[in-house]
Amino acid sequence: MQNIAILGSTGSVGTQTLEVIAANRDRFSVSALAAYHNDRLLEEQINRFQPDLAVLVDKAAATRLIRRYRGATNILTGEEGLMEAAIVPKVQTVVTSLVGFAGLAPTLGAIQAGKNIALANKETLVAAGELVTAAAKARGVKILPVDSEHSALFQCLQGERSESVERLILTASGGPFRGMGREQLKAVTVAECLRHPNWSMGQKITIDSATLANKGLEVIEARWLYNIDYEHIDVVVHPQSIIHSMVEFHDGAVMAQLGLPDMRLPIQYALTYPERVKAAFPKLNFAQLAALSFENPDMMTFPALKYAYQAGKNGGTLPCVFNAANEVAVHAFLKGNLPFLAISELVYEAITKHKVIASPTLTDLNHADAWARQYIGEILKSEKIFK
Ligand SMILES: NC(=O)C1=CN([C@@H]2O[C@H](COP(=O)(O)OP(=O)(O)OC[C@H]3O[C@@H](n4cnc5c(N)ncnc54)[C@H](OP(=O)(O)O)[C@@H]3O)[C@@H](O)[C@H]2O)C=CC1
Ligand SMILES: CC(=O)[C@@H](O)[C@H](O)COP(=O)(O)O
Ligand SMILES: [Mn+2]
Repeated sequence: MQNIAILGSTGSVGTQTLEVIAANRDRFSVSALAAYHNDRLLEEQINRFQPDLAVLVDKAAATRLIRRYRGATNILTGEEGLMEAAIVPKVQTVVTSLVGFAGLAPTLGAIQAGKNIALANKETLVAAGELVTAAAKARGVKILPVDSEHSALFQCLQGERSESVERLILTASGGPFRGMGREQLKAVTVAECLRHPNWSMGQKITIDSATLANKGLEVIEARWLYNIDYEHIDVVVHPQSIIHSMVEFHDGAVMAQLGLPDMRLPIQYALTYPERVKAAFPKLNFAQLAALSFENPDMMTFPALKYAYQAGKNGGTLPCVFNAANEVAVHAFLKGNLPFLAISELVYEAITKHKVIASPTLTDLNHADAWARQYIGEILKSEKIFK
């Protein structure tokens, strides 16, 4: 029996992880669940999966739950509570399905406590890839990719030598605004942005898909997961999201992983690896596929991808700043306080103003994250152009 902790259990990846667990009760047991403030859904999950520990980071939400709840699960709150959920002694695998830089501290805590990580929270590797992969190596734990592209790459790389790899090819859907020009993008709404063509996901990643920042974050995530330089990581737009990514080898062979756009497959593979377990979810039917098409990403119209390469290649604290500025800008856009195109402009502003620290410590990264949040926060307060 594999004991699992899920950080971010009430979100899109978190709830699908619980679906996979529910379909494989003979293999998995849930020991800890953590979320931010959704006390009603967390309570349902506690009643269904009976974890030893449940956490709501938000104190008011935790108080509401503690007042109602009469069962045996221990309920904690705050970031200390989140850290407790990351290090429960009997847990072997921690699923990091919370969103944003908030995932870094508990992921590092889990690694230091010897847990394998099923990593959905890409922001952790973007902000602190060098530190996190080094910590995992030193502690002898695995970082298993949940992100669909990285799971695809992982599957294509099984049994292959890293020296044989020519390049990684990440596929991108192109998002809801693929093919549009900057003039059209000036007036797009939050609702339009949240209509991803293929995937149903949380709000932050859905906006990132629309700006192509998601693909930029994924390029940096791939650099750390597969220890490969940026010159050998490409992006191709594939609007159907059936090929989840590809690996080209020196001899010209290209391996691809295909499947429906359904996160339950990569989640399940991360939890059962190296075994493959029968799917309790729909499978690909080739007869129903009209066509698979490909095009280059439009980095003039969607420059966030270009900025991510720039941040990644410069390295040090810069990817962390890219991520933090993007998080703040996406939050402002979702609140209706920023036009769509300004998200990438603010990211550019932050990465060009930041004074990079090479080989950063955790303290350096926390400072860089805080600097970018404050810097972009000040711009958002002061510049009428963004209101
Ligand atoms: N959705 C997807 O298909 C994919 C997602 N990912 C990545 O997975 C991560 C999660 O994405 P997704 O599931 O879409 O996000 P959601 O917004 O749907 O869910 C986020 C989850 O994290 C919790 N949470 C948010 N902030 C905090 C915090 N500070 N501390 C603790 N818990 C917190 C939320 O709790 P509450 O509900 O209480 O607010 C919720 O459970 C992201 O990094 C994303 O990029 C990667 C590939 C695919
Ligand atoms: C499901 C998943 O892994 C997402 O990251 C998804 O790939 C987003 O799609 P695009 O960023 O390609 O639009
Ligand atoms: Mn992805």
